[in-house]
Amino acid sequence: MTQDEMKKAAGWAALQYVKQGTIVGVGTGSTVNHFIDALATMKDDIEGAVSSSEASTKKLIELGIEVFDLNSVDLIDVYVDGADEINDRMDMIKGGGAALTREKIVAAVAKKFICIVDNTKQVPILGDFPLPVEVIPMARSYVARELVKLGGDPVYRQGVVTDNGNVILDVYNMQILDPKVMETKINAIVGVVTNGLFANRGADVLLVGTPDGVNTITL
Ligand SMILES: O=C[C@H](O)[C@H](O)[C@H](O)COP(=O)(O)O
Repeated sequence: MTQDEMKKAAGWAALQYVKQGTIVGVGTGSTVNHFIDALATMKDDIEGAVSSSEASTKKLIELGIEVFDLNSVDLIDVYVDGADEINDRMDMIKGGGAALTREKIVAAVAKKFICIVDNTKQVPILGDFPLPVEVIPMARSYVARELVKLGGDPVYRQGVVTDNGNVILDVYNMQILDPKVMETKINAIVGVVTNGLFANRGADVLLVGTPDGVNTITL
């Protein structure tokens, strides 16, 4: 089974968490794209979606799913998104596709976070995947120096501008032993919009695509 087939299995498995008549929070990335394909089969049964990126918005609209502005929505029942890494406490690194800030905002509004991954994303300790940090452009060098003080090696993601008009620093060589503390520390650096650690609000349900089917994990 290919990695993409495992992503697809996890994406389609998330459909069972979508309730009729609700507004669904939709993440970003190659795994979520499979979920959006699945969601399109229920498009007449849901009210619509709130999206975490321009890319997901485009795909949702193309498939006939109405996309609402988050400011016009009080409640999101489930938020479905992928991850770059996830540990057994359901803490994640996200933002490989630069969508981390909007993802974190939509996730904050949702009652339940359903994380969909293939089995290569499960790790014992977060940090092999470079941690994305979204930064206000004029603060880039200052934030990079502060990230070095925290033990990381930040690298400017050349040529990438986020949907919010900011830049990304990818922080290498971090062994993140306490994801909640590190998330809070990095977010406290002036000029940081947010970082890709999703630990203070982690996943509630993890669906892992494997060669033997989809495993469901809850804490
Ligand atoms: O910014 C991107 C998101 O955080 C994605 O959820 C993450 O990068 C995983 O993407 P994929 O499903 O393509 O591996």
